[in-house]
Amino acid sequence: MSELLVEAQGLGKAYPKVHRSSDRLRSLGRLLFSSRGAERISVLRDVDLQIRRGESLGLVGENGAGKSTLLKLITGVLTPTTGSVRVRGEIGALLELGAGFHPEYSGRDNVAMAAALHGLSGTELRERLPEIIDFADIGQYIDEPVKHYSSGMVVRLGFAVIATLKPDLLVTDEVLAVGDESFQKKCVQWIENYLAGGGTLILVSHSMYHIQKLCRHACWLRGGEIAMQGDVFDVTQAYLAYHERKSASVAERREIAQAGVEFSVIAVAVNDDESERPALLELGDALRIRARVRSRDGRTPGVMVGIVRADGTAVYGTSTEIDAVAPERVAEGEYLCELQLDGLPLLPGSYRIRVHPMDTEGVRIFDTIERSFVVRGASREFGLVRLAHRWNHVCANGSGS
Ligand SMILES: Nc1ncnc2c1ncn2[C@@H]1O[C@H](COP(=O)(O)OP(=O)(O)OP(=O)(O)O)[C@@H](O)[C@H]1O
Repeated sequence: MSELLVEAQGLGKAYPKVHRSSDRLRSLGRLLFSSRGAERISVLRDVDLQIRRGESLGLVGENGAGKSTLLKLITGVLTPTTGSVRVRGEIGALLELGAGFHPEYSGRDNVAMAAALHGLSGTELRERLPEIIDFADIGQYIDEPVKHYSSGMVVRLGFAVIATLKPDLLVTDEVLAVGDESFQKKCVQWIENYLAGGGTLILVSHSMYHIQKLCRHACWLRGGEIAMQGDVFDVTQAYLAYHERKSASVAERREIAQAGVEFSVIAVAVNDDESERPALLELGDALRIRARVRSRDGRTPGVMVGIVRADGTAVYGTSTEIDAVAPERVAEGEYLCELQLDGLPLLPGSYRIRVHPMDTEGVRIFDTIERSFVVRGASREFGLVRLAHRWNHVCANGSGS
């Protein structure tokens, strides 16, 4: 097994609780005069993490979940309040924008200082400077003070320095989001080569695309704690499914409450599972959505089923009325039907299923039940669905998947 580069155990960080200036005085007072110490707010708790040489870990989580704090503890910018973290090897860190650059000095001087800090000799720097300047690609700004740079330029310079130093461990916090499209591509390509050459990465990003593209493992931080850790697709898809559930519109729930109860959904099963856990499918699997519906006065209900992507894009919808069928009566006032979709062509991602009972005429909707499912897989195709396709007049080039 390869060498352990990062090992965090029971890692935690807490800050004194300070809301207003009066609190600040009170905290100071407590610090000075009380043995209890200041009241603290814990922003990271019980983090156990191991990263081996050659691994790539994506850190995901909502704003304020503690991702940057964890990176700062790993890189030694912050000291832990509890637990410990050990790091072996040279770290290249791109944390806060411009951290480590002196605003009054030119890009060129900053590069020289950064290189010296990382132990590069004057000769090595002279050799690598053209490469760094070329990677940053900021034109004559290289000789301007960094304080005149746009945020994109600062990131370009920071990444260029790191790229040339090729550290054992690369730690980056949302840097890809700052640069423009072509620089993002260049960075992604560089990171891919760096990983292929045995590099180790910790990447914080809100872009699941970048996380899935660059990382094999992921860790989801929620409220300062690890909510899930493991294979990148499992973690990112669970994270997206969590967001879907969170954003299920309040208006929709109100609509359900206000609707009459002539027809209501008793239960929905997705691939025979009635629980609310997201169903896990592989691209091309079958999807079966079974609904049991109660009819107050015994009339036959209709059932509508819709599928939407995590971002709300409609994928497909149909109803018993559209397909000229009716649910089967299974008991007094109880009906059952199942919609089966064979060989689901949806690309990997998170989706929601909406099931609505309707009146027999297919005019009024009475209830809404949501379930989610995740299509897993590492396909690099993009869009919503896999369209049957083939390439003509081509030959294999041996790369890609
Ligand atoms: N110096 C500090 N003093 C007090 N609280 C802090 C301090 N630094 C960070 N925090 C708090 O710690 C929590 C975690 O912040 P952190 O920056 O690690 O989150 P994050 O997951 O990186 O968020 P984002 O996605 O918005 O960058 C937040 O609630 C933040 O307000």
